[in-house]
Amino acid sequence: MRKIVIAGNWKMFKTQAESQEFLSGFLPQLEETPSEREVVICPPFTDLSVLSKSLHGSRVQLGAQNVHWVENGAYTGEIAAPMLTEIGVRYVIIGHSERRQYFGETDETVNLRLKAAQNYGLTPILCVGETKQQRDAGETESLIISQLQKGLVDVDQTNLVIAYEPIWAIGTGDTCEAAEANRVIGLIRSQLQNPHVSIQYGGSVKPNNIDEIMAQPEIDGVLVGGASLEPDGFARIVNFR
Ligand SMILES: O=C(CO)COP(=O)(O)O
Repeated sequence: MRKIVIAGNWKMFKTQAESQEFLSGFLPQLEETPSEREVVICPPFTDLSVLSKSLHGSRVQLGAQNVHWVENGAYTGEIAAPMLTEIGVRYVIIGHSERRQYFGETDETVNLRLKAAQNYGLTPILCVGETKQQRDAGETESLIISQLQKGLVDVDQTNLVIAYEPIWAIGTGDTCEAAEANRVIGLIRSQLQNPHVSIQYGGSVKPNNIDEIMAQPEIDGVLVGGASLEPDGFARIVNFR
């Protein structure tokens, strides 16, 4: 059975006070959400501890936005897996296109981070996706296959979520057509050994397109940026029909 995983990636938004304000609007609206849907919030590191306390006893899981591959050491600005698991973090986004584009993340470091996350019992959300230029050049399939082949070396596919995030659809309002996202996600699935891996779509997911996206047979959830910052909008996404 493939699990439905709806995750909000808050990126570099929300102070602790703002994160608490979000929860007071969001949590009451979760009562309508079918219990089999996994709901995850991935805030900035500074919000994790306070959210961990506020979410105690709720069905919402916590995710981080990055993790380093060693347990501790002289790596200024990085975060280690045991620091995350100690405060109740369960998921971690790895290889987001913003990490790849601005912070030198490569398929090789993605692979190291994936294995480290799994070693500590975290569930990684591996992000893959093509730029507009790569899509226009007909390179979408080969790029994604390459990202998967390099990223997934020796990675356990029984504790893994993948997110297909076409870069041209992130933060642009230019959502990938649902049928096309479904096609690419089918291609991703064909590359995996484990058919039960949940595969999300990400890129301008909004309350007004979530139902169509989640109606696609290959799509098992969404990774939401901007629309996860607003309690009513994210509640509508989580409560898709
Ligand atoms: O990058 C994303 C989620 O990781 C998508 O961001 P938007 O939903 O803002 O397009």
